[in-house]
Amino acid sequence: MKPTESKPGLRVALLGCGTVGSEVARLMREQAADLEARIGVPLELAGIAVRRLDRRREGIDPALLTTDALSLVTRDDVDIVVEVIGGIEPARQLLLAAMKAGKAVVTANKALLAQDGETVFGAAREYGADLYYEAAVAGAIPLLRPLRESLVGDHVHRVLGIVNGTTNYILDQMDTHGAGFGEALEEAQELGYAEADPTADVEGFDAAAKAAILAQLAFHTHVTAADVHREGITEVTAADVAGARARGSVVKLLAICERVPGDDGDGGRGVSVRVYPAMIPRSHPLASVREAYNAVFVEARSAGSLMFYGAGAGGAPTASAVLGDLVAVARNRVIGSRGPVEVTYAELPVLPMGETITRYYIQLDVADRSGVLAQVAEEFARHDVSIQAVSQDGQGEDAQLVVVTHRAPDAALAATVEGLRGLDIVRRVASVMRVEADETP
Ligand SMILES: NC(=O)C1=CN([C@@H]2O[C@H](COP(=O)(O)OP(=O)(O)OC[C@H]3O[C@@H](n4cnc5c(N)ncnc54)[C@H](OP(=O)(O)O)[C@@H]3O)[C@@H](O)[C@H]2O)C=CC1
Ligand SMILES: N[C@@H](CC=O)C(=O)O
Repeated sequence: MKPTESKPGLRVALLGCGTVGSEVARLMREQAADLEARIGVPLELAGIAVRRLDRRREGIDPALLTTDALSLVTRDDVDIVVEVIGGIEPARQLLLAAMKAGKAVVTANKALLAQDGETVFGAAREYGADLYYEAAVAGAIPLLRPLRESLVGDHVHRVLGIVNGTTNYILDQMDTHGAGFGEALEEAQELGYAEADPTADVEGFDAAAKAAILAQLAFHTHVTAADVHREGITEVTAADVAGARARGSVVKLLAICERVPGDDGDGGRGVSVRVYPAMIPRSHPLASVREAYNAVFVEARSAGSLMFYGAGAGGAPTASAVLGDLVAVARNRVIGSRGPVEVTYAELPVLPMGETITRYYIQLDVADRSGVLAQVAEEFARHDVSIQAVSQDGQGEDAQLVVVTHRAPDAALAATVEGLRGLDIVRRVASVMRVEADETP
């Protein structure tokens, strides 16, 4: 009888063993037999790079741990490098060294890809390396592969959605339980949703990085995080949330990537890529995206409107996306092939926020006297902003005016708000919020 031949496996260097990395290691361990069957050869952990060797790590063989990540990624016996450290350095240096040394690479690092994708994607092209990064946007949701592969023959004109789990969790807790911002953020951190520095989440940097990656893939044009107009949720108050509720809306942090058509129709004047909190009607599907879930609409010429929904953050959901990429690069390795290569051939300018067409909800505390409405209306007219609806409420100290505008350039809307602040009949601009996904003319 012939002895059973043991197939040579593929060896994986795992960089980072925190919220995501520890789940990647667990799934590789617990699903080893299934993964082998799907790839055709076994996957084996060659080593795990971490910052602190003395940290307790359940289920991890301490002999695998090292603080010398650079030596690990360039080791001859390593085939695939999975980077879940995060941040710019040393992640960039490690990925570049890995690709140069002929390794295939999987990363969840949106910050790096959005800030310096050109260098990382350039290295993948130069060294012929596989580079997969599904987990970088929207956690478990398969979104980048559809954009990179399934929709690459179509013409995508809009990507709109909720791409940050932490902020969605906070806004949802404020809306449904009247929770305070700080307490909701602490919960999101405990649940493993937040970035190492949660400023990245609450100030919109994380969503902006994801928007840049989405815009680049959708429109095949160069977009970095610095190009994205970004506003976070730290200024969202309980009054904003209540105001939204009163008009049948909810506040969500949205990422919006749009082609802006030029006079020639399709060619495009450029792209608008932006992240900000906005009111959306409760009837809109994005309004029912709760907790740390994410949802993204992709609108394409032939495919129409597609909605992607699922867990947007957390160790296990994100590890699922990483494992999907790991299997893909491993299969490529086995058959000697390679996955898609990023190409940005279109040179569409990223338009300034002031030129973007939006709508505003504005809540004003006003003097309780006649002529107030006329003076406010005049300020809108002065900036050529048309009013869609106005309502007056309260008396005396509680006199309030709520105005919802028609669509207008953001610069004109912002100038109107500044003008309103200068009127002596306006005691306070209590709330200003953009209105999205509400096409009421
Ligand atoms: N958490 C989430 O829900 C999601 C995260 N991501 C992305 O995944 C990546 C990882 O996130 P997450 O797991 O939450 O982060 P964590 O902060 O939980 O884990 C980071 C890991 O990297 C290790 N590390 C940090 N610096 C170094 C270094 N210089 N050398 C070697 N190892 C280092 C840490 O080591 P030690 O354990 O010793 O501290 C830790 O194990 C990030 O890019 C993040 O944006 C993407 C989608 C969702
Ligand atoms: N901090 C991020 C994690 C996933 O990308 C989030 O909250 O969405």
